Amino acid sequence: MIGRLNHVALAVPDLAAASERYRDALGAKVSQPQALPEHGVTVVFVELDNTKIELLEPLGEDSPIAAFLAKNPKGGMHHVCYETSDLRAARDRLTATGARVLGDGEPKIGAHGKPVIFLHPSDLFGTLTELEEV
Ligand SMILES: CC[C@H](C(=O)O)C(=O)SCCNC(=O)CCNC(=O)[C@H](O)C(C)(C)COP(=O)(O)OP(=O)(O)OC[C@H]1O[C@@H](n2cnc3c(N)ncnc32)[C@H](O)[C@@H]1OP(=O)(O)O
Ligand SMILES: [Co+2]
Repeated sequence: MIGRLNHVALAVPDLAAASERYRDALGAKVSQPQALPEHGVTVVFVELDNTKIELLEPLGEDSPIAAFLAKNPKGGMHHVCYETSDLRAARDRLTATGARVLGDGEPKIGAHGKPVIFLHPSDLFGTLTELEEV
């Protein structure tokens, strides 16, 4: 049901500083910042050969990553994102096993212009999990 690892997301307190560190110290290819007000974050993607790192900074007053950063002020690993070919089928299979989809349960359009859902970390071994339809 799940396919490739699409990205690993890191919540960071300062997106410009994190982008600079990945670009200049780690020598990675780093995208321009993309504001996603409907998701309450600004994102930068670090392109790796086999996957991506998504750097996240809070945007707006109700950012879903605000509490996480308050608990982890230096930043930290926030979520993993797996690809799937049929998001609604994956969602239905997961909810049938008791996993909770965050929000209203319906897919939203994510940073890549594709539908995504998030699954509660308590239902997947303490790891917030995003599924993206590809
Ligand atoms: C979609 C655009 C882009 C993309 O890739 O395309 C993105 O990825 S945007 C990413 C930002 N969006 C989201 O994260 C949406 C889903 N997330 C949420 O709805 C919240 O972050 C939520 C509900 C997971 C946590 O919200 P909050 O921290 O405000 O709630 P609680 O403090 O009540 O936390 C409940 C419980 O979960 C633990 N927790 C919270 N965040 C994480 C995390 N990232 N990883 C692991 N565990 C997490 C938190 O510590 C609480 O645990 P407890 O034992 O109950 O204290
Ligand atoms: Co993500």
